[in-house]
Amino acid sequence: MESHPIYMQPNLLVDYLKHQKNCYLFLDIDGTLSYFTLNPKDSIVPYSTLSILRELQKHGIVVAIVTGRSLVEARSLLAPIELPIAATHGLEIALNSSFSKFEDEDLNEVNTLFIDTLELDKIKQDILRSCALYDDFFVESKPYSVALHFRKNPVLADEAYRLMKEVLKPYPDWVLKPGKYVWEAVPKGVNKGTAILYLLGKIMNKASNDTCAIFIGDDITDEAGFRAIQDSKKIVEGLEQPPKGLGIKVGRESTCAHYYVNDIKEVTNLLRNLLSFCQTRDRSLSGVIKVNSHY
Ligand SMILES: O=P(O)(O)OC[C@H]1O[C@H](O[C@H]2O[C@H](CO)[C@@H](O)[C@H](O)[C@H]2O)[C@H](O)[C@@H](O)[C@@H]1O
Repeated sequence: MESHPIYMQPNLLVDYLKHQKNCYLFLDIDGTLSYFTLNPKDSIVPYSTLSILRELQKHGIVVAIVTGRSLVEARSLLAPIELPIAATHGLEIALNSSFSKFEDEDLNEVNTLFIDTLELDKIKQDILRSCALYDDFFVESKPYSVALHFRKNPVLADEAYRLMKEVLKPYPDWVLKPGKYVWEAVPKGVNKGTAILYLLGKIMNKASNDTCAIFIGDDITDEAGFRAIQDSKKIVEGLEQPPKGLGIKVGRESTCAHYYVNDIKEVTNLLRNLLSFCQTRDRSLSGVIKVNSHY
């Protein structure tokens, strides 16, 4: 992992985007858009952040979410705005209606290839049973995965790991994903890198060059996303000029992202700055159109 990413000042991002026609912005939720809480059910994405995302969409920036949250939870955290979402680390994909080619197209996909629901139920039961004596653990049961949280008492990190490893022993098709004060059991083969490339393939305007794809995330699971987006060879096949990809890590932990910002506040600043840039650009463009229409 590279440990010398460059600090992404808001102006740096804007300077960079001045030269790109299309911008695809992929965002993680927890630790990137929303502040951490003890109980995942208490998390919110501030309304001010949602408004910025909505305005960015109006100015032609394609915004998509790539999260470990389930689709249902991600949607409720983002309501009332509708965005394309890769949820449960990419197991659940939902495009919003603006990307549908047909009126009756099913826009939700669950990659059922990866999921054995009987096994998942057993794993959930085993984890609950193993945790019964610990007050400080919190088990988050999701539709296609299960997470063991220890934020309430970080000293339990090793115990949480040991317990989850033990539970997963009889299930070779399941792996443990580390996160911030959490261990999560997910089906093998699911990661945010694959999810981003899949979403990009669906939502990208392939007829256009000068495209930039950005992914902002804070956690270990986001590293696969940074690797995918920064590897222009992997990114969407069949294009003359592959899009340029920027990975932006939130926080100072070791990362393979080429850029970083310090915290969630700086993510919001980055987004706000990007919006001001789009507003100024579109105002000056509409001025040019008005002037031209006089002739
Ligand atoms: O990919 P993300 O959008 O970052 O989601 C990753 C996990 O986020 C949630 O857990 C994290 O946030 C919780 C609420 O603030 C916090 O209590 C926990 O310590 C964090 O790890 C969510 O609960 C998980 O399901 C997601 O996988």
